[in-house]
Parts: sequence; C-alpha cells; structure tokens
Amino acid sequence: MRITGVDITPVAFADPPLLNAVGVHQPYALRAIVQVRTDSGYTGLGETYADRAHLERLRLVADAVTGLDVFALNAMFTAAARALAGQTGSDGHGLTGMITESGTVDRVFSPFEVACLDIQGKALGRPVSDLLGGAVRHAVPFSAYLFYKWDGHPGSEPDEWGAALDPDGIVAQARKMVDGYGFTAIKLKGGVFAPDLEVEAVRALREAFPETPLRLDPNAAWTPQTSIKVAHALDGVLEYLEDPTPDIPGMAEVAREAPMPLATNMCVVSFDHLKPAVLADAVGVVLSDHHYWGGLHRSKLLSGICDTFGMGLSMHSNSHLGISLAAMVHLAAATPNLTYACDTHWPWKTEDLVEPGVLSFVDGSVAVPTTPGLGVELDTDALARLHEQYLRCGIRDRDDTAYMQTIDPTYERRKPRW
Ligand SMILES: O=C([O-])[C@@H](O)[C@@H](O)[C@H](O)[C@@H](O)C(=O)[O-]
Ligand SMILES: [Mg+2]
Repeated sequence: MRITGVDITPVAFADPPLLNAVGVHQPYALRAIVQVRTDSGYTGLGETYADRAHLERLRLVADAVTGLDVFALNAMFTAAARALAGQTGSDGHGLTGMITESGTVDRVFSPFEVACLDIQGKALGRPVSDLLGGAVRHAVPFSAYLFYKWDGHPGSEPDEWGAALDPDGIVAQARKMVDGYGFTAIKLKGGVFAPDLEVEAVRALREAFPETPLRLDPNAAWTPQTSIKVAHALDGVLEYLEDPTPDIPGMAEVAREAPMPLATNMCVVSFDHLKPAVLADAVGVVLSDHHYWGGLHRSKLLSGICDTFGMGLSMHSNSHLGISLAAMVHLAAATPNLTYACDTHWPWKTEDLVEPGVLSFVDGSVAVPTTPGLGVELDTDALARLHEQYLRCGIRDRDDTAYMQTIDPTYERRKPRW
C-alpha cells in the first residue's frame, strides 16, 4: 500500500477570547488537515498546527513520504528527518516551550504517522488502538479546561460562556462545563491575574467541587520563588501544579519545595529534554501530546520512559478538532500508565469537520471507537467551509500577544511576569 499523494488543507474555526499568560486567543484557531492517499484506495486522516512555517515543513515531508509503504513508518520517519535536516521550528506564541531540531521533526512527522495508522487500521479492519497494543480502557476520561475570558471578542456578540474574570465567574464556568460534559477533573489556565487571585479562584473551585481533582497551569508566568509560595498556599488542594516557572532548572528548584507533583508541557517537550529533566528531578508528571511527540508510536515510547523513571503521564491539548480527538482517545486507551484525565479544549469550539456522533462525552469520558482506523469520517463540505474561513480570516500564525496588543497597546509579554 504505497502513498500516492498527500493533501494538506489549512482550516480556521471560531475560538472564544480565552486569556492566558501571553495574551488572548484570536477569533479563529488554525489547524491543518492532512489526508494521505494510497494506491489501495484507502485514505488516512491526520490533524496538526497550521502556522505558515509548519505548513511549509508539512509540504516538504509530504513529498518525502510519497511512494513509501504505509506500514514503513521507520523509513517514513527517516525520510521526514532528512527532508527537514537543519530546521528548527520556533514557538512563536510562547506556550509550548523550547523546540529543538529533533522536536521539529517529531512535530511535522506526527500527522503523517496518524494518517498511516488510520489507513493500516482500515485495511486490517481494526481500530488504531489495536495497532498500539490494544485498548486497556473502553473510555478515556478528560478534564474540564477552564479559562479566564471576556464575554466575547471585542466588537462581537457575547458567546454562550459569558465572562469569567474572578472566582465566581470561574466557578460558574466550571459548573456549566461539568454539567454539560460530566468531567471528573478540573484544570484552570492561569498566568492571567496576580497569583493571589488565581489561588483564590482555585480555593473557590475546591469549595464548589470538594472531591474533584484540580490543576492550575500558569504557563511559566511565575518566578521559582512565587511558584513555591503558590505551591504551599495550595497544599492539599491541587493534584498537580503545571509549569509554574520556566525551564528545567527553575522547575527543579520549585519541585524540591512543592508539596504536590509538578507537571509540564513546556520544559519537557521533546526526547532531548528527558535526560536533563530526569537528572534534575524537575517534573513529576509529563503531559504527552502526540502532535509534538512524533505521533502515536513515539508517544508510547515516551510513556515507557516515564514509566521507567517513575514519572506520571497526563495529556496536553491545544485548540483542536475531531481528528485530533480521535487520535488522542486511541492513544490514551492504549497507554496503560496514562492515569490522569486528559486535557481537551473540545468544549470551546462550535465547529468541526468530522461526521458527528462518534466522539461524544459521557460522564467526562469519550468511548474508544471500535470501527476500523481512527473511526472518524471527514465531512468534506465542512472541510471546504473551514478552509474558506481560513482564507477569509487573514490569520496565518497563532499570536495571542499581538491580538491582545490590538486591544490593549500597553500589553507586554513577560516570562516570568510575577
Ligand atoms: O490555548 C491556550 O491558551 C493554552 O495555554 C495552550 O496554548 C497551552 O499550550 C496548553 O493548553 C497548556 O496546557 O499549556
Ligand atoms: Mg500546560
């Protein structure tokens, strides 16, 4: 089954004004849909980022893998690495930590690997989770993902979520999300207001949800000293504290004092970071993300390394659509040591391009699809519509800081800020 061609389609979907440590989400989030075609008639789906430089790299790798067999994932990875030799992506929006040369290959290779697994599964009549060793759970639990936010983008109507700018607003948002989806863990995206105010919001969540595991993620907005203070203030309240401070040495300094585990999707984002992080004992939990750990097989490699070195495993999410959710669910289902509820931005979107019905949340979990491949079908009309939206919206790179500066020209990106 040889790859005969690859279609890469950038799309844009509406995104609310979610606040974070570097600014605010733009009115549209970007994704690229990767469709791998084969001489067998099967087509596979992948989903990834769509910033300009990433799109160019995807095109290079699309050419490099054309002609290869869909089971030859090792040869495909080598071809991708060769096509991208010497290139290092940059984390323009500042939320995913340092990208290395090998991490760049992993990021670009990932959607091709997912699409080939989709094809392999379709050809064999087996779900992708079976290709990863088999599901160890029938449904994958996710966490509610709360954001401070405005009631709408400036100049637009308020969205269905309304504003959340204080502890009451955050608790109300949590109620709506938990009522709608049944989530059994809650994460608050912090780094927006002074740490004391965010501690108050977490305490309000604890009061409103006495039994629910809670997490706080300020995306490295704090110094190690501030992080240690917050960690003590939330002793017994958080199941983990995510990326309080930048970089491995800073995280290690906080980890020595913090009463709870530190988690990361910023200081350990590629295989190069694992050895220094382990040696420094900097993190207790790694948030895996197949979009930047090189796909599903390489994410399983990460899970083995975490297991070996006694680190926990959770899962990170950016704004994403249904193809990504399907891949996340198959991976999480087939990763025994992924024991935390996974992150997802799913509730924040109002548009998608997979046929509805397969991926739905019951009691905070998504049932693992059992049909061949990823189990999701592309709605080609929706793909065309979201591509049109991409062409019209004018956004070509994610830049939460620049968008914030159009609203508040005095806003500056600072890491750490407090
Ligand atoms: O979407 C956001 O604003 C998040 O901050 C996201 O970009 C992060 O990568 C992510 O969710 C995280 O856990 O750090
Ligand atoms: Mg994070």
